[in-house]
Parts: sequence; structure tokens; C-alpha cells
Amino acid sequence: MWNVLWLNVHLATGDEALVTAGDGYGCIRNGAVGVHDGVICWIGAQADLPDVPENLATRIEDGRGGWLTPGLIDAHTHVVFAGDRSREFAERLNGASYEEIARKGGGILSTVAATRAASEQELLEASLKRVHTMIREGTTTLEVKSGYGLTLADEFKQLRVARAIGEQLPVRVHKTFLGAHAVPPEYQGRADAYVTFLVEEVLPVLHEEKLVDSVDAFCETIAFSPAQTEILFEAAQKLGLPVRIHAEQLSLGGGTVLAARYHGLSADHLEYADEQAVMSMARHGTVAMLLPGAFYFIREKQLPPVALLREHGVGIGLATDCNPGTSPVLGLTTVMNMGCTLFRLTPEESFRAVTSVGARALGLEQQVGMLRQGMRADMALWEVTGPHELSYWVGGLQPTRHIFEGI
Ligand SMILES: O=C(O)CC[C@@H]1NC(=O)NC1=O
Ligand SMILES: [Fe+3]
Repeated sequence: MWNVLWLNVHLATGDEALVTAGDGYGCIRNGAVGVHDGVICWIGAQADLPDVPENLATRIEDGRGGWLTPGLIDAHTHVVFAGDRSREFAERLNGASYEEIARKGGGILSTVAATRAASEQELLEASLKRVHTMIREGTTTLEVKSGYGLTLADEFKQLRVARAIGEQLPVRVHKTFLGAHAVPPEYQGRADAYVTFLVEEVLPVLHEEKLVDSVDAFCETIAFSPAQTEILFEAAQKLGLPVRIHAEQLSLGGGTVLAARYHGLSADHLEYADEQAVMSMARHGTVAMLLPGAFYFIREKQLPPVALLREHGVGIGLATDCNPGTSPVLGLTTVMNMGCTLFRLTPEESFRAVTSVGARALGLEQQVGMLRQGMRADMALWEVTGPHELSYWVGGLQPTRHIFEGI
């Protein structure tokens, strides 16, 4: 029946079938969870537990009255990179402009150069350190993008490292191809040729190696146009790969509408999204993935259209966007607080944003993101007064237990 039994826990299930107007978390107080081979096989009030045959070889876990939640889902990270951009942060605070930093070889292309120069082992070691911190803060599912290699060999290297992270650590990894993150030095002024290179020589090879779970693009005035992005999306669609997009981060450019038209899993950033963009996401079930870490770090002033997202019933996700340039953030509970404090999400919305909605953004809603019979037993145990407290602390809150596949 089960090989692990969690007792003496209050459950914030995030189960949409249990969520009500009065309880946005789908709570079961004084609950229990039975797990068999990493899957939830029983969940409910402890008083309703069926008799457990004495001889059953069951590992009993005492939750000591803590709150058990789904493991947190970080559905947008660039966590695999080499090099250091902290000096740029200091230079900017001492008056240097982005342009001056870029002219000195700083910015995204400096991370590209460092990532190309790093060996696969060096890249893995640097990334594992950051993912260990993410795990300590409750993350059990992690999306990892490429996009700092920008050659076949280096995009390959990044995605192999992403795969290795999931093989070595108790975390589920979704691998996203983001070759269209920036135009590399060898293609400067030839963005169209670079896009052709990506769709003809890079994406098919990485897909063949089963290293791509979805395809992303940075659709922005300083990156790729909607027309260039669509070429990539057409290629992804031909390979049967879902798409996602960095869109409307710095301007209204049409990326969100484009991604929704391709039934994109998510459209991310969205500070400059308008009602047409929101309605296109609602029409196609595309998740709005808000990234308050980048908003905070680059001191953006334009807020994403949260009221419109609510009005049109678009799922609202939150993620760290962990990257060295605009969002050096590792903790999802910090991002949950930012979602509430900066974007005025309710704690319930913030909780769903990193659980059930995060799962939808990765196409994993049948496996993770809720505590429900049949779902993977990826969970986190918290010593808090209730699930609302996960959005309250500004950093520093860690679960007492990070539980992957039940243990
Ligand atoms: O500066 C970097 O390294 C990444 C910037 C980051 N990438 C993206 O698509 N949007 C961003 O803010
Ligand atoms: Fe990003």
C-alpha cells in the first residue's frame, strides 16, 4: 500500500478541487499523506487513515504539527552559467552606465564568454552550488534554460549540465532551449543568419539528444523581433516541442500574442503587456510568469497588468529568473514575498504561483504542483503558522524538510 507515511501534519494541498473562496490553499488540518514509490497514494485527515497492517514495512515520518505543502516550482531560471557580474552591479552604483559596461565587454555577452570558456565540470560545479541553495529554500522542480553558450557545442554543454543537475540532486529539471537569448559576437549585425543557424544546425541536434523540453526566446527590442522569434517557434512546432517566451519586459512588442498563438506554455516578464496580450493568453491557456526579481533588480517602474490577468482568468506564476545580470535571486519564498509586496498578489495567489501554476508553465500539471492522490510526492515541510507565512518573510525562510518523491 505505502512505504512512507507522513503523520501529524497540516496540509496546504494547493489542490484546485479543494480550494474555496474561504481557503485559497486547499487546507486539510491534522492530515496525513501515504506515499508509495514516490507517488501520493493516500491523503486526508489523519483520523480517517485506514488501519495500517503492522507487518507493513513503512517508514513513518512525524511532521510534528508542521505545514506540508507541494514542493516549490521555479519555472524560469538561467541558473547554469559561469563568470561573475557582481562587479558590474558595483560599477553601476558608482555611476557607470549600461552602455559603458557593455562597451567594456560587460553585460550578457560577458557571461556568454565565461560560459564558453568554462569546462562542463566547472559549469556543473558552479551551478550545483546555486541549485543546492534553491533546494534548501524548498524548490523541488526547476526549469533550466540554455542561452549563455550560443554555439552548438556550448548550448549542448549547458543543457547537459542541466540534465546532470537533475541526475545528481533531489530536484526535477525541465530543460529549455534559449539559443535566441542574445546575438553572439560572431553574428553581430546578422541576427537573421543567427536564427537560421539555430533552427537548422542547433535545435534539431539538441532535440535528437533529448536535451530540450521546451523552446524559449528573448523577444525584445534589444534581442529578437517577433518575426525572428516566429521562425524559431515554427521550427519548435515541427519538432513537437512546446514554446515559451520572454516578452514585454522592456516594451510592448507583440511577443506575448505570438507565443499564445503557438499555444505557448508561458509568457514571461509581461511588465508592458496590454489587454490584447492578456486576452490572447486567456484564449490559449498560456500562463503569465511574473518575474519580480528582475523588476526589482533593474528598478523597473512599469508594473505587470495583474488586474487584467485576474479579470481574464489567466494563471499567474512566479519564478526567480535566476540570472547574473538582472535577477541574481535563488530563493522562491523571497520571490513569493516580492510578488505580494511589489505586484500586490494575495498570499494565496503567490502560493499557487509557485506550485500548481508553476507546474502548468512546465506542462507538468499532471505530475507535480499539488498534494493530490496520484501526484509525485515532492513536498516541503515548514514550521510556520500557516501557508500565508511563506509569502511573509523577505528571504531566509527555509523548510525543515525538503521531500523529493516522498523522502
Ligand atoms: O543579463 C543577463 O545575463 C540576462 C538578462 C535576462 N535575460 C533575458 O532574457 N531577460 C533578462 O532580463
Ligand atoms: Fe529570464
